[in-house]
Amino acid sequence: MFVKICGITNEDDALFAVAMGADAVGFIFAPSQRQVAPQVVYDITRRLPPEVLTVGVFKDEHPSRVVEIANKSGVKAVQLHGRETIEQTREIAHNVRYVIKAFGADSPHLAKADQYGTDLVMVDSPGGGTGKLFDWNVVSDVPDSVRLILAGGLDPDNVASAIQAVEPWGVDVASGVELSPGKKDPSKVRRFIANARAAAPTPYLGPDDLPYDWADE
Ligand SMILES: O=C(O)c1ccccc1N[C@@H]1O[C@H](COP(=O)(O)O)[C@@H](O)[C@H]1O
Repeated sequence: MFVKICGITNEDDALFAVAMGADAVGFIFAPSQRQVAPQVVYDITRRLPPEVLTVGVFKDEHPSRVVEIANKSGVKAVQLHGRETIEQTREIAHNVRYVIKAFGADSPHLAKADQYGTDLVMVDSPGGGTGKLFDWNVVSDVPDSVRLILAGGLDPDNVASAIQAVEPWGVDVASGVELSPGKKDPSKVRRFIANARAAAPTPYLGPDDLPYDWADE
């Protein structure tokens, strides 16, 4: 099970999540209560171990700007959380090592999520970062061939049942492990990661579990 802790705004929270075993940490560049500046993210990403996947989250940003901010902040992956088209997503994927295409649970495009040319696909509640659950049955529309990350209203108490019900490749959380928007609750972060790992039918193998080994770079 791949576990991403998202909405990180400060170094202490990033280092704690990684120490607790997070495989990825996410930084919100889209308009949000958790929005963080590229320079702040750069100062955090350069202190993290190479095996941690660092992810910048964007929403309907121009492709050239996504690439520019990804380079400036030092993130290894971008997460496209808006209505990016297949063409825009593919353009970004040509210029950034890893791309996660996120879809709202109400998206009419779930069944063609495999056509965006991305390494990973996320299904979240509409909007992103809302802390709201959605009907997990819609995930069955997503082609089986993609690596699926489940998000949307997950927390330490429901992540195990979510994993058992959906059997995703990974899980992602922002508000469910917070004290307040942008500030993580260490106890919730620790419990979320532990509960996700305990529930996982298959282990996440680390960077080898992705098409390329980002830790080699
Ligand atoms: O977290 C945000 O503020 C956010 C803003 C804009 C786009 C995406 C955002 N967050 C992503 O949504 C998931 C789920 O959030 P939550 O756990 O329901 O609060 C989060 O992990 C981010 O990937």
